[in-house]
Amino acid sequence: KLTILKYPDERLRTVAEPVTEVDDALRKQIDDMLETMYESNGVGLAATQVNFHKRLFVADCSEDQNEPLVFINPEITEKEGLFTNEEGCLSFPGVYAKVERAGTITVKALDRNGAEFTLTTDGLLAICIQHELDHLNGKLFVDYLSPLKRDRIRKKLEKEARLAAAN
Ligand SMILES: O=C(O)C[C@@H](Cc1ccccc1)[C@H](O)SCc1ccccc1
Ligand SMILES: [Zn+2]
Repeated sequence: KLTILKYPDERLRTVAEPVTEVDDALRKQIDDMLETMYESNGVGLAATQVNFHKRLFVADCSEDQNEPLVFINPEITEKEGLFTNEEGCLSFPGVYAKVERAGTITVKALDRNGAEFTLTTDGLLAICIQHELDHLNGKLFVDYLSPLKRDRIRKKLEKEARLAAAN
């Protein structure tokens, strides 16, 4: 449905603007993002990744992939503990790297109807929320790696993009 920007696309470095109006147009964007996330077998997707530079992301970490969550103008208000997890990213196909993040977080956001809610969570959803919020600030999970590792990943993805273009 929507095209996901792939690293090293510079647009992934854009800092998203706050959402000012939760209207039907935004809800259409949200539904398109959910469809794209499910289609890509992701458990999260940030608006930045689909070149829509507003502060919103979607997530679904449930077993049956039937519990869609929407976070508009999200803010992490509390962080606790540390948790290292092997992360992937839909903007880095086939790339996985260990990233240390907070184990438990409290996030405040607006839902798809513009109502404010607060959620305290841990596990994969806590990791996903931190990963997606980074996207809205133009931060990518490879930024937590050494410059050497990051450069290797960039070269690998650029080579794959060249090969794909040639075929
Ligand atoms: O590219 C994205 O932002 C979506 C990521 C979100 C994510 C990354 C790391 C850990 C949790 C969530 C994709 O969902 S990557 C695919 C994936 C699928 C299942 C579990 C972990 C990662
Ligand atoms: Zn990502």
